[in-house]
Amino acid sequence: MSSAIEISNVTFAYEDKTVLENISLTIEQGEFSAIIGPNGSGKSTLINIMVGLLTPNSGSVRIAGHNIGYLPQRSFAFNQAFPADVKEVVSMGLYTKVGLFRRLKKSDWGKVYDTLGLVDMLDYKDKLIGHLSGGQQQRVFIARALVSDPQILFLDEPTVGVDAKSQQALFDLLEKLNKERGITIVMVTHDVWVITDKVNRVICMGNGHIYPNCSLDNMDAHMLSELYGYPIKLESHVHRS
Ligand SMILES: Nc1ncnc2c1ncn2[C@@H]1O[C@H](COP(=O)(O)OP(=O)(O)OP(=O)(O)O)[C@@H](O)[C@H]1O
Repeated sequence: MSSAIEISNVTFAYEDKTVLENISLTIEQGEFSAIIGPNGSGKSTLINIMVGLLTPNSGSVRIAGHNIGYLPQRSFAFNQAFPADVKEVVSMGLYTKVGLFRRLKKSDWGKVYDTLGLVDMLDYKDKLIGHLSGGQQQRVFIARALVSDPQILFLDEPTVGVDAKSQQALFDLLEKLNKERGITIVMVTHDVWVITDKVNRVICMGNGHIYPNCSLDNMDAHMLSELYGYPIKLESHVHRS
């Protein structure tokens, strides 16, 4: 396996507030990893550094492959009256490739429809984006991030505002994209207990540290409480014979 992302000794501060200090992390191609940690621990900051939206104060970031997809946090929290339909929203993911003022070709629309099929939203292609549920909107935004065939997909809290059933379906979709298309996925999430059987790896952030291989099975209530910043009680399963 060769690495998709190599972060070496990265330090980042917002003005005088240091959020990441000397962080190193390697993610292999084909991995599906989840980044977890309490509010304010720097998860979004790290993703923004990985996608190149923020520049570290020191250290280096190397991304293999020239094509990445990014689903920012709360991307569904846009103006619900936004007058675009589903196929137009997905086609926006091609604008960096075709240029903002060029018309999409027939083959580009073919790609838009194929991608909508992949996320199971083709039947909704002519619907206004504001008329869809939170889970359906997230599928459309995932399609927008996927339409340019990225090798790596970054998602920041993709299930916020999505009901439990649709959450599970979204994680199933990501698992399919990872397993069947070989897309490397890096996802920030709070749904710790839902994702453990889906991802190859859990990366924990907290107290200014990064734990690149954080097995939840091995964590006790004390460690989880430290990570989340509030007391966590683990209930043991009662075994009845
Ligand atoms: N633009 C900014 N300017 C100044 N401080 C910021 C800025 N963005 C984030 N911060 C601060 O940096 C720290 C890390 O923020 P970040 O959003 O990366 O954390 P997070 O782990 O993603 O949190 P959450 O789980 O709440 O999304 C927080 O203390 C936050 O207040």
